[in-house]
This record gives sequence, C-alpha cells and structure tokens, in this order.
Amino acid sequence: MTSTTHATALSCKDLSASLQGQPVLHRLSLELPAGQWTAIVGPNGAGKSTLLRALAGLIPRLGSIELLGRPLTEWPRKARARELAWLGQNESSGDELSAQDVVMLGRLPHRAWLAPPSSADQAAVQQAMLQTQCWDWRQRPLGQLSGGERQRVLLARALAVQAQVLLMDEPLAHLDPPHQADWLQLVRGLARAGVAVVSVLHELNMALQADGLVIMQAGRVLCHGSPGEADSHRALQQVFDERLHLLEVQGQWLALPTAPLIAPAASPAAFSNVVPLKQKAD
Ligand SMILES: Nc1ncnc2c1ncn2[C@@H]1O[C@H](COP(=O)(O)OP(=O)(O)OP(=O)(O)O)[C@@H](O)[C@H]1O
Repeated sequence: MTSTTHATALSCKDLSASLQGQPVLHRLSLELPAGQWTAIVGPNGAGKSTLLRALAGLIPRLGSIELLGRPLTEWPRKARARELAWLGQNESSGDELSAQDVVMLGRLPHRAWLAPPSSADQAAVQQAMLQTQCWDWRQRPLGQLSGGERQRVLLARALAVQAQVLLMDEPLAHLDPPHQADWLQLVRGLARAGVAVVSVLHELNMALQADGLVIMQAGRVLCHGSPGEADSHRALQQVFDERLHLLEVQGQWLALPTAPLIAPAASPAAFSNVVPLKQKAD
C-alpha cells in the first residue's frame, strides 16, 4: 500500500469496545492516511460499524485514538466536529426538516451559538447538495424522500462539514448504480484534495477500488493493505469462507460470490415440494 507516503489522519491503538457487556472490538490498531480512501469490509457482525463508531468517539472504548496527530479526547468538541464528519447507517432524525436545513446541520460546528448561517455556510451547503445532486429538491422534507434521495441528503450533510476526515457507514445503501458511480468519483476527488475518507462497505466491487482495504473478522483486523495485493485476496477469501471468485478485468479487481461447494439447499430434494408456477396456474 502506498499509505507510507501519506500522513496519518486518524489512528487507533489497542482499541477495544463492548456493547451490552459483550466484547466486540479486540485491541485493534490501525493507521488511516490522509489523502486516501480506505474501505472497511468483512462479514456481518465482524464489528465494522462498531469500529467506525468507536473511531468517531461515539461509543465508550478502551485504547487510544488520534485525530490529526492529537488524542481524540483532547479535542474540544466543536473543533473535533469540524475535522471529523460522520455519515451513519439508517439515520432517522430530522424527518420534518427540509433537505437544505438537514444539510445545514453539517455547518453547526462552524457557527457561533445562535448565529445565522454565513455566506460561507450557504455556499458549502449548496456545493454539497450539488455534488450529491439533491439541490433541486432542497425544500422537500427529509421524511418525504425515497431511501436513495435521503441518503444523498445525508451524504451532503457530511460533505458540508468540509472535514479532514470523513467516516461513512454503508454510504451506498439505497443508491442506484449511477449514483454509486458518482459517489466513487466524489470520494476520489476528496482523497485527491487530501481528505481521509473511510467507509464501511458491503459492495466488495466498490471496496476493491479503494486506495486501502481493511478486512475485519470477529472484531479484529485480519489484513490492511491494497485491494490488489495477494494478502488482501487471501484475507477476503478467508473471511468470506472461500466463497468469492476474484478476478482482474482491465486492471480492476472484481469479487463475484460463488456457490457453496456442497449446497444442501440447492439439492433436488430441497425443492421436491415446490410446485412449478405453470402447473399451479393449471
Ligand atoms: N446495540 C448493540 N447491542 C449489543 N450488541 C450489538 C449491538 N450492536 C451490534 N452488536 C453486536 O456487535 C457485533 C458487531 O456488530 P457491528 O454492527 O459492528 O457489525 P458489522 O460488521 O457492522 O455488521 P453488518 O455487516 O451486519 O452491518 C455483532 O455481533 C452485533 O450483534
């Protein structure tokens, strides 16, 4: 991975976290570089969202986290919120607010208490909404938007912060393929501008386009490398039970899910009670 040439924007050492008394993250250490997009992948329940929430300082944890070279705990709250933007999974607040007001929430860390939005705030909101193509329906309430439209507003809110570190949990949820491609272009642009973009992704083919890949299993990091490295591919096969076909097409790695070697559910006996549709109609 080329991260050695980039300054570390966010790091953790011996990071552990428990949820409801159950240990979920186990002494995990990571260095996430500025100017790069890092994708975090792994099977369901591996601890990806918990890691992201811990890195954002949203849950109690043990171990140390540094944001831009300074312990996370030493950052004044508002200054930290200016440097660390967050897009969570299934966020539900603000349904009655207009899309534009939701995005303006991303500017709160930049504003004095009760001060009206400045022209810089207005410009940042408009730019973020244009980037995620939701400016046209800025007056519509968040609660009346489709899943993908809503996700684009929440992404715009995170972008409007203009932070050095952007953490996103499943940012592609509900996005159609063209908007997924737009998102890809967006994060690449942010990385080129020096931002550390970190996203939890289930879409492996998108994750394989990142600059860095963190592969998690059972609350630990199994591998942190480049998506093109053999070590990353071995780790992906391991965490996904050797159920991937990894192939390179025109310089781009793709992961296709493969059928299990032994497929009880696919055996003819498993379908013996299924009546063919045509027969049913008769
Ligand atoms: N609020 C909670 N209380 C107790 N346990 C939780 C809670 N949230 C998650 N967990 C457990 O913590 C573990 C890690 O969950 P987490 O959501 O971080 O996994 P994930 O890798 O993001 O999973 P997925 O891919 O399914 O979104 C899982 O075993 C999960 O059941």
